[in-house]
Amino acid sequence: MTNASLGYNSNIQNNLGPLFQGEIARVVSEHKERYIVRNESGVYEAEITGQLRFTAEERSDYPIVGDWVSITEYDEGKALIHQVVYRDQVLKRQAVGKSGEAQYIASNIDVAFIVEGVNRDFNINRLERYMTLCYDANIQPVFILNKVDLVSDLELEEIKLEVENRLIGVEMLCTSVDQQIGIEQLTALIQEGKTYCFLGSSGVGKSSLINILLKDEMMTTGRIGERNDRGKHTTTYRSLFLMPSGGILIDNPGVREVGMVDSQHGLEHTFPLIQEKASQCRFSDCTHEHEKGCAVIEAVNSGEIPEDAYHNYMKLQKEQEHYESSELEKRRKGKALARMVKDAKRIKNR
Ligand SMILES: Nc1nc2c(ncn2[C@@H]2O[C@H](COP(=O)(O)OP(=O)(O)OP(=O)(O)O)[C@@H](O)[C@H]2O)c(=O)[nH]1
Ligand SMILES: [Zn+2]
Repeated sequence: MTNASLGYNSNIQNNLGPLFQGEIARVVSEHKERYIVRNESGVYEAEITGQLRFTAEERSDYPIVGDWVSITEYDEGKALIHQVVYRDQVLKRQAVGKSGEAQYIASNIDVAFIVEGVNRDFNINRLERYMTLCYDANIQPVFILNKVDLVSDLELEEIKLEVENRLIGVEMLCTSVDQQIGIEQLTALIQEGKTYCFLGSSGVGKSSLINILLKDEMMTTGRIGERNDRGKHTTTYRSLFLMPSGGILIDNPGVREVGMVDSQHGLEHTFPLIQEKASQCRFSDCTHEHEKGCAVIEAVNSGEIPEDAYHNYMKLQKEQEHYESSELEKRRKGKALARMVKDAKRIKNR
């Protein structure tokens, strides 16, 4: 195994700079500040140094799955993480039940496979939601419609048409783990040295797909699972796996809710037509809800923009704005608190 097969490339090397010495490794799994990191020399159980913990101010200062970190081995198979040395774009979402707080899903990802099960609960709004988060992190989305063995050909055609009509320009694959449909096509998409993540609700088949791609090699050892209260095996840890033929896969815990973060850029990419129309509205601060001369509403009325897409856009947009304002509020409070602590210290030291 080489670092290149873990995704290391000249871009990362340039980023480290010529003066960088020491060992680096990639974070392959994380659970409650316990990490597994991996490089060409091996796999290590790792923890962060006291220094890193001391200087870390927020969640984003800690390593996340996909990061490149600098390490030292202090014992057989044990390492200390000194710092995050390379993190490009991060895939994040709003933490469930905590407005204004982003949860970091993974970093340094090239392509996201957004998985939906076609049997029940198929939801195009959710695809758009994931798509927005991906575009926001400069990650290329690919849709996987899984469990096609559970619907008729006609039903599948209808779903495909619905997706194609609304979500333009995204590659789409139909798969069945049970009947081995589409697996070759999926394998063919995966390139050596590139990092892929699997997104989608619990139970859509992400782990099953990863398993089959890895040819059932690693999931049982590499994956640390837990039984939930219904006794069903679900993924609770984020972990990174290597394909036998190259390519790096990141599994993700099933997520019921994927809240928007500061995703304006992603929204613009996911809804290009709405974006285009919005620039033609009479008022530059148009809310596209009721204004006269709103080009978006006009396009919805004429059928140019699908009504469902419009409603979903408005919903995601509002969520995004809410996130931004609550994040701002949090920062303000955080700053005020820091100032108070400083002042208190100053008074004490007089
Ligand atoms: N019929 C059918 N069942 C499938 C297919 N793919 C997965 N399943 C089943 O769906 C269930 C859930 O699959 P998982 O792979 O655990 O789903 P997941 O998305 O990883 O779920 P979480 O780990 O909770 O996020 C399992 O019982 C699988 O056997 C498929 O293509 N067809
Ligand atoms: Zn408007």
